[in-house]
Amino acid sequence: MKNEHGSLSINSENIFPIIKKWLYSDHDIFFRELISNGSDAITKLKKLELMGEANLPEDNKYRIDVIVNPEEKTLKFIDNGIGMTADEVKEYINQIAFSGATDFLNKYKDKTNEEQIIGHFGLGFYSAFMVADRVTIDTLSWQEGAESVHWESEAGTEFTMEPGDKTVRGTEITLYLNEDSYEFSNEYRAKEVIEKYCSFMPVEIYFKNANAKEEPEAELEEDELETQEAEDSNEDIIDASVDEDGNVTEGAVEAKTEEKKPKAPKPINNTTPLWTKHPNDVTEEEYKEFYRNVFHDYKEPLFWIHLNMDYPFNLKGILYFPKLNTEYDTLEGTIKLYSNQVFIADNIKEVIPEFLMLLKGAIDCPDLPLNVSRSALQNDGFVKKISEYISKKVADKLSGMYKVERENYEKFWDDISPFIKFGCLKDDKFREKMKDFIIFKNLDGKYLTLPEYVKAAKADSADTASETAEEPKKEDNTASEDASDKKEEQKDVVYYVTNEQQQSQYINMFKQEGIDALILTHNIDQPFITQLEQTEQGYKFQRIDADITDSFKEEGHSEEALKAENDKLTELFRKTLNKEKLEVKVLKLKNDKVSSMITLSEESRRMQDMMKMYNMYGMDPNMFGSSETLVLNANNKLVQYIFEHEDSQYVSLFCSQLYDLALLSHKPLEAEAMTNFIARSNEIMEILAK
Ligand SMILES: Nc1ncnc2c1ncn2[C@@H]1O[C@H](COP(=O)(O)OP(=O)(O)OP(=O)(O)O)[C@@H](O)[C@H]1O
Repeated sequence: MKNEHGSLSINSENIFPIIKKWLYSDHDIFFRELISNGSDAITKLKKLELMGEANLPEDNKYRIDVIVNPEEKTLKFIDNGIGMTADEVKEYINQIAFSGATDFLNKYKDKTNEEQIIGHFGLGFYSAFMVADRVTIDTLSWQEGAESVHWESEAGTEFTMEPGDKTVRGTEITLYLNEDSYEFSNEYRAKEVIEKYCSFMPVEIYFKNANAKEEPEAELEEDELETQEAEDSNEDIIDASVDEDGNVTEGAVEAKTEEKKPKAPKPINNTTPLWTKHPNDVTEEEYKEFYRNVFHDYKEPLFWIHLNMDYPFNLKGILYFPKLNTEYDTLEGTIKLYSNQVFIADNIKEVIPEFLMLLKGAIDCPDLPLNVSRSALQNDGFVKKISEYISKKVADKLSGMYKVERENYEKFWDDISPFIKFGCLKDDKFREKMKDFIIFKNLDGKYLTLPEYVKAAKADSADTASETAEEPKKEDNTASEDASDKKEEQKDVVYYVTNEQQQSQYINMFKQEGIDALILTHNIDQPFITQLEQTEQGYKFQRIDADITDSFKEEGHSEEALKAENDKLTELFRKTLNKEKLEVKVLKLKNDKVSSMITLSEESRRMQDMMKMYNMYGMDPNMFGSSETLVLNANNKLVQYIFEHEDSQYVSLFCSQLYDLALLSHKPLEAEAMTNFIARSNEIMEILAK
């Protein structure tokens, strides 16, 4: 070939600022581009070999080598793939690579947000110029009689081509890093980036630091390798030789160095990640090990789903359901997206349904059109299908588990339910599939579906009814008093608890009366039950402190008969507590140990919760409806005492204390109220001590 010099047909003045801006946040992507080019070159040669077109030596082993040279600030990417002839360099590098980049840039010129470009696929070889001032290619095609080519370019605008001196098949790309990018010649930095993008590439990648003290490398045979591994583990024991002070003894170190035999180099990546295997060929331990290695999570996953699909699109992956140890664990997972074992990015929400991001997993989908912008992905029917497929598979796995291994399903429920509920909130199709498999923990710690809960509640109330010869009411709350709202009355009331400690007084009363309630303590439960009420119209959820149901009241109880008490105590409490609008209701409760309680209608409480959630502090919650009611038990001695001794010097103490006690089992006291409550409690004890 003759020497050539030429200009690359791009206007670099326009392109560089744009490209640099885009790639600024992930400059390191050139590693992925150059290594995957090497991997592609090897795949192409493998195909030719399979077709019988290329005859390779028997001991041919495909590999990619990455060599950093921190002293010279260079990086080398060497593959023994298909290589390129001079004509191919002209066509693929001088024309295509660069014109490809120009097209790419033109297409996205107006997009200022780098987030809009997914993975930057399509930049390929050109990305080397993000970090290097000078790039050289030395390549020798696989074809017989091929001549090697040396190509180089300064800053990616002009190139020279001449005959090279490469004698082995493949391509060697050398990057002379620019000052801003010296970090990439650092061994640890380079390894970190390769591990990020290339941990599961299908070709073995060997990494070397050219400046490291030469360790004799020898290709060992398989059986020698085994011996080597056994020796490696012995080495660990030698490593552990320590003196009395806990220091590694020099002798031990020397002995180790002397005994050291040449090590077989090991690839930095795993070429057959678990998702590429058939689920039947993978053991439970392998799934767990993969999880630990990839997600660095010391907690074992609960279970997993292995996705394996060839038609109508190619998709493989493993989704793990992580264990949530504490309430404070953030519900944030990681779904790593790969294309042909090349890492693209974490959590691409256009491809993976949002609620699945709470899981941890890897998805490999070579068919994804990744070289388009994110907004285009969002509207891509194909991408939507992928997303639907994944979500369907997850629902199938969960419903299958409910049907076949309900015990396990219940065991995992506390961990998986936030995820499932989030899925129901976000994805209608998922909700449709899962709605019959949602379970709830009740006051006895048993798990029930809503129909199971309602059935049991009806059976209980029928029992009580036959005992007391009274008709069971469908809904014994204030809403049922509103005759106009017949529809509401038809609904099955589902009682629930949001805080077992705080609401323990109510829980005890419920238990005494044999009424069940569901435990819904997670943040997601409120929006979830709101959705349930809308989609499954037969239910009405009511927190157990929303009202005093008739079951708690004394038989033959009449509110009218307590009018005098009601009027007097209302006035007294309003005055003492300085709360003019306080609602007071005097009732005769069966349990005379209960003195006071707070009830707040379900609607008002939900409104208050919502205001808190949206930080609407300072607004008056009462503007949306009635406020809380202080319920006083006319059967309680203290309440009776107050009623009968309104002029007692202690009445004010009693009123305030009763009010705070009622409030405490309803919600946390605010700072000032808490301070007063403690001071008052001390005062009461002092009086008692006198
Ligand atoms: N290591 C290599 N060995 C052989 N050919 C190569 C090598 N690197 C690049 N090429 C050739 O140069 C072409 C352009 O490479 P470039 O990385 O710019 O784009 P691409 O790989 O085709 O696309 P993309 O990077 O978007 O997947 C490749 O298609 C390939 O033909």
